[in-house]
Amino acid sequence: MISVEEARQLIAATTVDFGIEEVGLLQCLGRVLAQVVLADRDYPPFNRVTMDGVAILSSRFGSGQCVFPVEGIQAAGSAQLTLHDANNCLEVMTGAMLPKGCDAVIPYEQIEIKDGIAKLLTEEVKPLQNVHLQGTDSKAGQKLLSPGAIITPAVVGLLAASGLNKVQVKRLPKVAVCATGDELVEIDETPLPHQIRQSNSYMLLSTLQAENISASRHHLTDDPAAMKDQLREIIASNNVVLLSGAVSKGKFDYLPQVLNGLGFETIFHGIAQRPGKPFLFGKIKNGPVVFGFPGNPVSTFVCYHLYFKPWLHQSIGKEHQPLKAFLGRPVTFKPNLAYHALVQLSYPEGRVIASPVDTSTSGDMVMLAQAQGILTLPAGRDEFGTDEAFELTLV
Ligand SMILES: Nc1nc2c(c(=O)[nH]1)N[C@H]1C(S)=C(S)[C@@H](COP(=O)(O)OP(=O)(O)OC[C@H]3O[C@@H](n4cnc5c(N)ncnc54)[C@H](O)[C@@H]3O)O[C@H]1N2
Ligand code: MOO
Ligand SMILES: [Mg+2]
Repeated sequence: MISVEEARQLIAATTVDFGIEEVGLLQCLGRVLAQVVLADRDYPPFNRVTMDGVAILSSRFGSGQCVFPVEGIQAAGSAQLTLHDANNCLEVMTGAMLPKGCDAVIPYEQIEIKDGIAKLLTEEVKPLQNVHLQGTDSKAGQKLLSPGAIITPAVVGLLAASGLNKVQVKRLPKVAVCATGDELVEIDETPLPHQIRQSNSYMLLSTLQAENISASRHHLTDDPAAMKDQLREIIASNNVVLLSGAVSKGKFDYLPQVLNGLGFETIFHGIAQRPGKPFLFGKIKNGPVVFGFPGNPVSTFVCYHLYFKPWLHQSIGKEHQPLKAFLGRPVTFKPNLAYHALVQLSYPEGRVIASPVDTSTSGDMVMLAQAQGILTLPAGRDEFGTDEAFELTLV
């Protein structure tokens, strides 16, 4: 058995670059940008009025004039008007081009308009007030976004403003999710007393969905020959195989043996941790990376978050932000294993507090559904107090 740290290093050493693909603007949320985005024009592209009101030449106000006949209206979306007489003003709307001949905008709240004449009620008018000057935010040709940027909704907005309806992003792997075991039935079946529904596959498919990956779903039976045939096909058409179950010491835990007959190179089998001790990790020669999660639902879930997710993020260039949290109550854990505690989170006075939820075993799906995070308490200690921060993984 290896330590959590060793497992992480070995997994990080197997990351794969899946290349680049082009997707539609509304398909790119959460993806990693793989291109440079340049400003196709200045931002803002013209001197933009920022308040509804009137535009004047500010020096006129400075020389004592405070009434300005209204020459016309400059609306947003209309071509730029010109103020013909510098003693006059133009009404202007937020988002309009500042008219030629004007350099300041006074909001409606600071004027009175009567019989076509605007009277300024303000003490001061500064040149360029309430004007968002052309090119302030970016000049045409300047870099707006670099490869590696995570596409958030605000980034989608910027891409749209730049006229991009297709975007180059890092390609995601093709993933197969495989449940194993003769006790598993489909979720729309009524299980016999000795059967259970295969919930792990759906848990994995949905957490992959959050990564924009729509994986294929498979059920491998506890028959080594049939399992081998099924896996051969799955291996041939995927970049990653996520398996749950059949990696422990049971008489029907055929997975390691079957994989070995398919060109599997074991990188490790077993981590000094709870849950997830029998985790099997390796790679098919010239084929996919294989994560063999232990079948208990909590083990599958924890190993996905602690090992697969960082591997995926490293492969596609998503930066990992390490988080820490304080225990909500002291924990005693005697085995010499790292303990990944399921926790609920609270934030009193800005402190992140992780309170362990009590699971009966790593088969406890009911409490698993209450978890908001995983707090990793390191191996080599028995007692964990509330005054020390530990590594937190959000789920
Ligand atoms: N003699 C030993 N026995 C066990 C050890 C050990 O070290 N020595 N380790 C235990 C630990 S820890 C775990 S975790 C499990 C892992 O077992 P497997 O990976 O072989 O998984 P299975 O035996 O196939 O199933 C375990 C458990 O999980 C349920 N399961 C499996 N797949 C699904 C699914 N898709 N959806 C819902 N539930 C699933 C399965 O029915 C079993 O109850 O081994 C311990 N034993
Ligand atoms: O680690 Mo097993 O994963 O304890 O149930
Ligand atoms: Mg087993």
